[in-house]
Amino acid sequence: MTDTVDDVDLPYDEEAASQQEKIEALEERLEVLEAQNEEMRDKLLDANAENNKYQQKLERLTHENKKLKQSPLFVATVQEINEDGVVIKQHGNNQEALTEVTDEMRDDLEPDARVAVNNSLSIVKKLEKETDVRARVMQVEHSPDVTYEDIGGLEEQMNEVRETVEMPLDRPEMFSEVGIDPPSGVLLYGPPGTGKTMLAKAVANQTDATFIKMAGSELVHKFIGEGAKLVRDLFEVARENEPAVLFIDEIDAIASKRTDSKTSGDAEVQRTMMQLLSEMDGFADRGEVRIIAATNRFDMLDPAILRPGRFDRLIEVPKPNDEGREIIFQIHTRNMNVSDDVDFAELAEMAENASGADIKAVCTEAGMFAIRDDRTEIFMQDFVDAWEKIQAEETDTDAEASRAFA
Ligand SMILES: Nc1ncnc2c1ncn2[C@@H]1O[C@H](COP(=O)(O)OP(=O)(O)OP(=O)(O)O)[C@@H](O)[C@H]1O
Repeated sequence: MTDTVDDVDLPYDEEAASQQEKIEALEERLEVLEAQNEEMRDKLLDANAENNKYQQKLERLTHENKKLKQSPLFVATVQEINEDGVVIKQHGNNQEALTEVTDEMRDDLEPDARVAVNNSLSIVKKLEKETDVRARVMQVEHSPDVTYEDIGGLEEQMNEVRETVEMPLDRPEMFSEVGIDPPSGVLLYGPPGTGKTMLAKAVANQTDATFIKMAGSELVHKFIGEGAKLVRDLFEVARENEPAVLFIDEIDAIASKRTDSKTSGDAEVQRTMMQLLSEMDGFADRGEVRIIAATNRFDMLDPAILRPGRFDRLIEVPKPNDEGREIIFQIHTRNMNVSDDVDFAELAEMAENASGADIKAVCTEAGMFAIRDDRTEIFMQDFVDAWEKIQAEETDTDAEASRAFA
């Protein structure tokens, strides 16, 4: 706190000092204070100059940091940390390099750590452990709990999936005796929420196979060199868990039509796709691993993945028709306390254009209406209200999306 004039102790004895002595004492004090003031001003100027220097440095580092983060990064593994720096080995080309790091970064690194490096091979950041990445990208379920009875309105699709995926797993000898190769990959395509994942899970359940799911979008937009390696890992995990159903969701993220641009992001997507194709091609003796892929964007797919021996069984999974919607309503209300006044055929008619996922949401919301009303029985009106609410929410979301793209 700054001293106020009242706090200042006077440099003379108020009672004893003469007027002259008081003036002299005050002049002396003034001189000292002026000298101190001068000194402080110098220090302040120095501090300001120093501050400016730090501000500039901060700006430079922030800029540098931003630049480092923006340019595409490569993945490498730390081999050795020594006095000269850190020896890293790049993924993909296996080239070794010695790179310098800051003291803070050095403390954080250990041999075998995965790091992201920039074009000049400077370490930009330390990455998660490989096992963590695998866990995030791959979902492994040893016994998925979806059965064919849980899927409504996809009779034809179900039969086709069973024939192409289940038969080769259950009765491989049939194919060898007849002398034909079982179909390799199955591609399910159709709008979101129509039961593609469910079909893959149900077939894994039926054949006691491990269900391994990976989303194409998780593989790209990450770090250069990672996508292809993860695809390799994925097939390895599948082989280790035979019999297995390998489900690649959103395959369009790694297998869309080639674009002309040559950005490193595109190159990375290409590399990931090439790895997928080579895994599939080199998988002639696929053993007990079946591959199912899914997409909402069939029109975007690169024809290369549809060639014979790859995803050569194409199964469309459309939105359910009237009858399908009625069955799906019945499936999702199986365990609900539904009143006799609920008319499923009428519900199916009402929910025109709904996907299976929409119907599931309507059933849950109808249950919520009953709970809010302190009831345990769900009436027809609850379903009607739920459908209206969900439609209104969808309209809101659509409006928001179009605003975002406007
Ligand atoms: N045909 C269906 N029968 C019963 N329930 C369904 C059906 N389709 C979707 N559902 C419900 O919607 C949920 C989501 O479906 P699922 O994940 O299989 O859709 P998807 O087609 O794989 O969607 P996405 O393309 O968005 O990945 C399911 O868990 C289920 O509750």
